[in-house]
Amino acid sequence: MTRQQLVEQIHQKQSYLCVGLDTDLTKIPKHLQSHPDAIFEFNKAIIDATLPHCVSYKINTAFYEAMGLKGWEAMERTVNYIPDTHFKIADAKRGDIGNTSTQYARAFFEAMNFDAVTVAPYMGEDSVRPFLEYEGKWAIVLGLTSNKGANDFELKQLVSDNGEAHLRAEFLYERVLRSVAKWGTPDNLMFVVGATQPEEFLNIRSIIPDHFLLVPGVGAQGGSLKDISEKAMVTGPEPSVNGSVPSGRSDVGLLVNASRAVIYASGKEDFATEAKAIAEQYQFEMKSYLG
Ligand SMILES: O=c1ccn([C@@H]2O[C@H](COP(=O)(O)O)[C@@H](O)[C@H]2O)c(=O)[nH]1
Repeated sequence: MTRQQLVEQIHQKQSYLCVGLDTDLTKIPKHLQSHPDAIFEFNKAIIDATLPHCVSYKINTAFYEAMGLKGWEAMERTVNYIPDTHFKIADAKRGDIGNTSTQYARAFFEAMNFDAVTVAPYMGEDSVRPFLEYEGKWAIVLGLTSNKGANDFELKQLVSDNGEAHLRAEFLYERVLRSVAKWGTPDNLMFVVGATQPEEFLNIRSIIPDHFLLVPGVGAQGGSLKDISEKAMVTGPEPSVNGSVPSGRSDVGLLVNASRAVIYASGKEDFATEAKAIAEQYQFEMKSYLG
């Protein structure tokens, strides 16, 4: 899916919600657990219910890989079930030496029909580049993650490099954003930014004004949809003033993910109806930020 197509979908749906399919057999409703194809049946019901309220689905591959071949099959069936109107993300956090990354890219973009893969940037340019070589496909590189461990490396300050003048020593995550942004374009590269890091949103937008951000961390992790929307939405040609977003059409530049808050909204037979209700609430709030 191209950036233009994604932006169109966001404006059409008045939503930048990404529903996370972190499907865990032990957490799905009891009446489905004994079904021979439980994971796919659950996902199918969630997708059918939430389609009008979101523009994207994120499959965290860990939940499927943990189940072996059966899980891998459920993932493949799920991604094939999601219509092409919706942006399909493999949250796999891959990245390895170049020739290995090439195989990861083939797995998600050729063997399976994902639009994007999350990529860990730690191994550098050759580990990311293979994901950028497909027309209409995206690498979503970890920038500033939502977890506590972001403090261990991402929010550590680097000793200043000669030649690069910054007001203070850069955080490691800032260096990642500045460097990785040069390897691709806002048409094939996004960054993961946790909704739990609100004090960094304005700074992140000043470093990467145009790139889409995939924002996990609302819902179960407590991040604020309002904060990320007001501080990090791409406002198009009009500049934002004091971090507020002018109304009118823009590129938006945000995909906000909620997984557990949506898919486990109810643990009973009404799970799909309840998931729909939560997705609709997010969409309703997003409409207000889109103006
Ligand atoms: O920084 C990150 C990067 C990825 N994730 C993933 O997003 C979802 C969040 O799930 P919730 O249930 O909405 O908390 C999950 O797949 C994580 O692995 C993240 O949370 N933070």
